[in-house]
Parts: sequence; structure tokens; C-alpha cells
Amino acid sequence: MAERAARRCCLGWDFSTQQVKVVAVDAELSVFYEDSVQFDRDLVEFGTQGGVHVHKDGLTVTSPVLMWVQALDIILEKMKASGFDFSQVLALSGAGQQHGSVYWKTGASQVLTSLSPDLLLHEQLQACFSISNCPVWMDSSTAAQCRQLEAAVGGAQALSRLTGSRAYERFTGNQIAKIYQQNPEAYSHTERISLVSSFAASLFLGSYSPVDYSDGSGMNLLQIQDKVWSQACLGACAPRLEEKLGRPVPSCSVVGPISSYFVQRYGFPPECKVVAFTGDNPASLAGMRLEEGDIAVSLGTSDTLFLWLQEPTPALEGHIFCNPVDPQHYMALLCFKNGSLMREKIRDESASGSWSEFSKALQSTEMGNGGNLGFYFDVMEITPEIIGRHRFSAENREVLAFPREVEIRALIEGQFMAKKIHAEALGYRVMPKTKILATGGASHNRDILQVLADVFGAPVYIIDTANSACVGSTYRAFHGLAAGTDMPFAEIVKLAPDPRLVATPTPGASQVYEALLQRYAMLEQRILSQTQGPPE
Ligand SMILES: O=C(CO)[C@@H](O)[C@H](O)CF
Repeated sequence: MAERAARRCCLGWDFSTQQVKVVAVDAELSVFYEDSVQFDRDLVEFGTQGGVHVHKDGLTVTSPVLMWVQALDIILEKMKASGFDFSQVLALSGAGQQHGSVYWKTGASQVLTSLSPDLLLHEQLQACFSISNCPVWMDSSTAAQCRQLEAAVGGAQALSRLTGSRAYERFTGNQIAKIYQQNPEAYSHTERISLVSSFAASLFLGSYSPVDYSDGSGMNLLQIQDKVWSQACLGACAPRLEEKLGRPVPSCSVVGPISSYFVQRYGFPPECKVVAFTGDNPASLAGMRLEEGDIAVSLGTSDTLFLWLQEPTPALEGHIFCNPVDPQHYMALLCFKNGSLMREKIRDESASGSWSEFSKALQSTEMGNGGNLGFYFDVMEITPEIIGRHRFSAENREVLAFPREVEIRALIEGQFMAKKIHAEALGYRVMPKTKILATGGASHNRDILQVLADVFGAPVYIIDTANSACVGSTYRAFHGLAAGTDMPFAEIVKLAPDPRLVATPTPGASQVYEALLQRYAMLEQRILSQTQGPPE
């Protein structure tokens, strides 16, 4: 077989909800290797669905930690069998599903530091975890712990100012509190608590990897301004917690050389650097090469906004995390549950199930929709907490129906005005250099993206984000190699493929939407006060 040319590279890992994925990226930032292990398909003995176990209470959701370990074994053995040249790996980093937590049993660190290269990881780590089934981000069983935490620090807004978010059931501090309260023996036999990201990094490091600032911002425990654990939050969750978490580190930190286990078993170079792993969303921000003032809009089942912020304004909606590629800045995440399922429903009802009819309706109606505004939340919306469909005429009078073209434009304009209003509430501002990066299913519809460009008053680009968390992790690994040189992340990734421009704002758009956005915000508050009473 022809000798493979040596190809210096970095590896990027993603320990996500449904799979472990890896990509290899060379010095020209080209992806030349990728593979994945799907938990449900390749590790059927664990019996997961979508990578998780939903418990009988319908609220508790966990994943088996040994399934994650075994998935890594499989993927590494597949790479080895395929002849992947590990000796060319300069550095690696990775991502993990956010908020999940791993509980290392007392004594596990000795096992981690003395792994035998003759055995697989999962054969040696069987007895290293005090909790076998780890809580993950889909869990919503900690409402009581959320209330206790908010009460301990002075309320939801106070907690948001401190940690970047009000208390959320999936956030790690509340999950740790539940384990301490309901399984105190397991908690007492736990010497280290990792996030999924720092757990994965620990496997490569052969010792406990610290939590990084960015993923640590998803715990309701880290003070996002000072980048230290909040003593008030730690104390409210569980005793002796700080010693179990270790000190958090900047996300761009090199946390150490790779463990000798990987050198001896797979042929990694001993000087291969491990760069702190982070959360999947922060890693995706890196993969999309978001820069200050940019906004990424993932138009999927639920719509997710990634924002780059210099000065955050923590609120009762959305999440502020420390920025994964610039330690002085921040990122924000906003989730809108009524995304593509809502667009598909209106397509079926008002465009005979056809996207081309849907697009024609957008083409045949004017910006501003003649003053008609709509709110379309067939499931309880997260941002804000409203349910139902609410339509208003230009005179702000609630009406029961719109003509079908007006309905279609009202849906799309309303979805994007909500995004702009709530992004600005977190401190986001459109800047002259702002780029909107659109991803996800609806980003294939140019007419929908034209409305996005008009509402935000900024150009819209599309970018392939299939492997954004993995690719972002390789970029962060390359950035880690330049540690100490103060080279900015943007400089490291300038060779990466550029996003493609697909829509620019229609002349006059900002005048139309400046007025409409104010009305939208006012009407949103009207609906909220009718359904929830006056805001806090
Ligand atoms: O909970 C989330 C973010 O806050 C999800 O996006 C998880 O990170 C998915 F793994």
C-alpha cells in the first residue's frame, strides 16, 4: 500500500448526547478524517434511546458514563485499524454536551494515572465512578434545588447576574445538589466531579482535567465576571464542593501532555498537547469562527442563537457564558422552542405543505406586513414563556386570523423580531461589521434568510456546521499550540473556509422594523401580563 504522506494535525472530539465523534484537521485547516460511534446503534447493551435513559418519573434523564468510555475505546480502535497515523497529532481538544456531570469515586485518580496500554479504557475504569448513570442536560428533575439556590443568593435575577443564568433544572449545580440530598453516600465517596467536557479531557490527560470557564458557566456555580466559583452557590448546593471541582481554567489552556497510555497503545507523540475541553455550544461558536458583533442563528427544531458579547446584561431569559476563544469577552445562548415545527405547521396550513408556496408568500408581501404582527407558540415557548397564537392588526387589535400570505410573513417576521429583541436584552448590538451566520434546515430557504437580513439590518451568510463542535475543537487545539504567543484565535483560523453571503438588507428595512420591533416588544409584554401577571 502506498505510504501515507505524514500530515501534522490536530484532533477535535465531541462527546455529545447521541454519539462520540472525532475529526482530524491538518495545518491548512482541512478536515481529512472523521468518524463517530453512535451510542444506540454501536453500544446496544446500554439500551439508550437518543443516547439517554428517560426515567419513569419523566423528569430524570441520565446516560451511563461507561458507555461514553467504551465509545472512545471503539473509535480509537477503529482509527488504529484504519491505519490513522497518531504520531502526527500535535494537539487535541474537544467538547461535551453541556451541564452533564461525572462523579469519580475516591481512588479513581490512581487508576487514571496508571492505565495499562494492554487493556481498553473501559476494562480499567469499571470501578472508578460513584454514580454510574450521569445526569445530562435533558434532565428536569431539580426544580426544588433551583428554588433553594435562587433563594440562597437573593433571587433569580441575582443568580443570573452572578453566574450568567437564573437557575435551570439542567444546570450542574442543581444536579449536584440533588445527588447530595438523595444519595449522600455516593456523594461522600466522590473525590472529583467533572463536566462531560472535562471528564473526556481527563481520559486523554490520565489525570483530572479542570473545568474550563466557558462550560463552567453552565453550572449556576461560576462567577462569570471574576471567573471563580461563587462560594454562596457552592455552599447552597453541597458541602466540600470546591475541593471536588478543582480550580476552573481559561478555555484556551493547555492542561497537559497526553497520557502515556495513548502514547504506548496508539502511538501519539509524548509531546501531544491536551487543550481544555469545553461545552458543545462554545465549541460550535469556535467552529463557526464567530467574531465580536456576529450572531449565529441555528434554525432547527428549536431555534438557537449564539451571540458574541463584550459586555453582557444577564437576564431572566437566555444564558451568558464566558467566551471560549477570548477570555475577556462572553457568549450568549438563546433558545426558542417554536422553531421549524412551527414553520412546518404554518407551511402546511397556509402554503399547502409547499416550501415554494411559502417562499412565494414571502415574495408577494411587503416588509412590515402592513403592520400585522403575529406570535406563534404551539408549544410553551422558552423565550419568553408564552403559549398559543396571537395576531394583531396595525391598530394593535387582536384578530383571529390573517390571509394566508400575511400569516406566513407574520410568522417569520415575528420569529426574527423576537430573536433581535431578546438578543438586545442580553446586551447584543448589531455593529457595522456584524455578520449573521445561519445554519440548520431553514437556512436553505433564501426567502426566509432575506427576512432575517431585513429584521436585523445585517448581511446573512450560510456556513456548514455539520461538525462545528468537533472542528471548533481542532481550531482551539491549534490555538493552544500557540499558547503564550498572544496570537488571537481569529489569526489561527484565517485559513478556514469562509461562509457564503446569501442575503443583504433591503433598502429601507431598518426604518420599517425599527417601529415594528417596538410594537412587537410592547405586544409581547401585553400577552405576558395577560397570561402571567406583571413582570418580576
Ligand atoms: O442544554 C444545552 C445548552 O444550554 C444543550 O445545547 C446541550 O449543550 C446539548 F448537548
